[in-house]
Amino acid sequence: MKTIEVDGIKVRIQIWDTAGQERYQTITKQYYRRAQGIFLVYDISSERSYQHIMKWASDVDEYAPDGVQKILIGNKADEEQKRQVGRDQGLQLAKEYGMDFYETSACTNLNIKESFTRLTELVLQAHKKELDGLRTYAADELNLAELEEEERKPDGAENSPKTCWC
Ligand SMILES: Nc1nc2c(ncn2[C@@H]2O[C@H](COP(=O)(O)OP(=O)(O)OP(=O)(O)O)[C@@H](O)[C@H]2O)c(=O)[nH]1
Repeated sequence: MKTIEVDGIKVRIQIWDTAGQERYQTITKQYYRRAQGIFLVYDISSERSYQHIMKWASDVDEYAPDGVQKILIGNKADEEQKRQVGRDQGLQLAKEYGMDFYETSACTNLNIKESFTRLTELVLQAHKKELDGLRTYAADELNLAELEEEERKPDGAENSPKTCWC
């Protein structure tokens, strides 16, 4: 669990780091079902991990809910001397999938906060209609409650602080 602030709103996010190894994939897929946002992560020093993104993406399409938000990440950006995947390749793949793209480093913290904030923003935007609906509903409920309170007060009671309602 982590709390981050997006547009002045404190959002509590639950983060699952799923295992990459093939033998855990049955369990991994179960995490997709309740995900609202997913990072598809490859390692910029491993062409193989980049090639594997297509497999991850098709699993996400198959098992994650419709409307799940996704961001492509090229991690280990601090390992420039070992780079096998160009930044342009990351951008190109992200464009194909219609995703945002960041190169990050868990070692230097490059773009870690930015990518988490962006994914949270995307999830919030995707749920904006529901949130707005809830806000309107809550406001209506509140108005109704206030109205009922007003109706229960005897005439002029609201102007008289000494009046007892019991
Ligand atoms: N240089 C560098 N090393 C990193 C970075 N992120 C992770 N590592 C190292 O990469 C190795 C694997 O990291 P994990 O966090 O276990 O990777 P994972 O993708 O969760 O691995 P799976 O268990 O297969 O899911 C560890 O030795 C980390 O220290 C990074 O940004 N830069």
